[in-house]
Amino acid sequence: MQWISVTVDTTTEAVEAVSNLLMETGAEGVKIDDAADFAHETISDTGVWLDPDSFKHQENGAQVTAYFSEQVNVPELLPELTHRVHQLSEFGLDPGAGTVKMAAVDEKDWANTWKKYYHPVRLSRYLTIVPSWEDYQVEQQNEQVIRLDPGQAFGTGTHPTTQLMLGALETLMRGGEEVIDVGTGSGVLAIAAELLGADHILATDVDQVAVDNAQSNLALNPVTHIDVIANDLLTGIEAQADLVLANILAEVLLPLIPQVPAVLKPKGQLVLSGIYYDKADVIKQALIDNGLAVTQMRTLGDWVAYVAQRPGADES
Ligand SMILES: C[S@@+](CC[C@H](N)C(=O)[O-])C[C@H]1O[C@@H](n2cnc3c(N)ncnc32)[C@H](O)[C@@H]1O
Repeated sequence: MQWISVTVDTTTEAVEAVSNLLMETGAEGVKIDDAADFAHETISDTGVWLDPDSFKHQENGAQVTAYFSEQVNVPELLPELTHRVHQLSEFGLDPGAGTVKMAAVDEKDWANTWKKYYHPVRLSRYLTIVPSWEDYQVEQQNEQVIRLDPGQAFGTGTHPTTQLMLGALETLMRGGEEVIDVGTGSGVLAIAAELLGADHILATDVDQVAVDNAQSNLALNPVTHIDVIANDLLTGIEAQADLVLANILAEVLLPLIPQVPAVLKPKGQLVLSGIYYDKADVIKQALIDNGLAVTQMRTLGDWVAYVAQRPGADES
């Protein structure tokens, strides 16, 4: 079978939006090459610190490459895709050059592309992401392995916005929590939450492809306390949670924030990521305006994450 790749030249801030656009138009997976990920010393997929000057990488801006099966009429999609990439400027995102190029790829090459880029990554003190096809032996006591099959929904687990979420989760979780994971993508955060001791996780995504991908990824892991449903943000959700997680673009977090206090228990915490640094103040203000106290601000490269807490029952 032949695959078709579509490569968009864009900017760091638009990477996630462009990836979502490509997935929405039917891509089976996206690969991101982002110069910002190499602005400083970086960690290799085998966990070694690397000097970016010592290897070939994206030097400027970012490139998102999406893979479509031959059943999709990609040439017909290109004009609309190009238009939607340029339209991102209306949402305050700089699409950069926004050029869209198409090429044919063999299935063998496509599979190898994934295999070339995804190897086990020790992302945090306790969490290691392992692609479904790799054998992996834990290196440390207490190391938890998350097995993922990347290539469908967003969430190889290695994106800086996901790393920020996982790092925050490790500081917040004590065990026994009720968790809601909004925009679960590959299901990586829900799986991490169960491995770190959550009692139950409700994982949602507006995109059925992500819901299906998350469900397949759950089957790769020793998890039994996660329910995945298709849902728009927290609309209609009546659960009461100790933790709400959301790693989505700031534009989507803004309508989410006012929905959060109703599903958070007193002293419950909200963890938000996916915030490009120039949107951080707007998100912080929205948290405060909705009665949430900001308790942590975490950064990685140009990305920001916040932890915010609902006041206790006697404090509101
Ligand atoms: C950046 S990905 C995050 C995936 C994963 N949680 C992670 O941290 O790696 C954002 C996800 O949010 C989903 N999403 C976007 N808008 C949404 C909405 N209105 N309601 C629920 N999910 C949404 C997207 O489909 C996508 O899977």
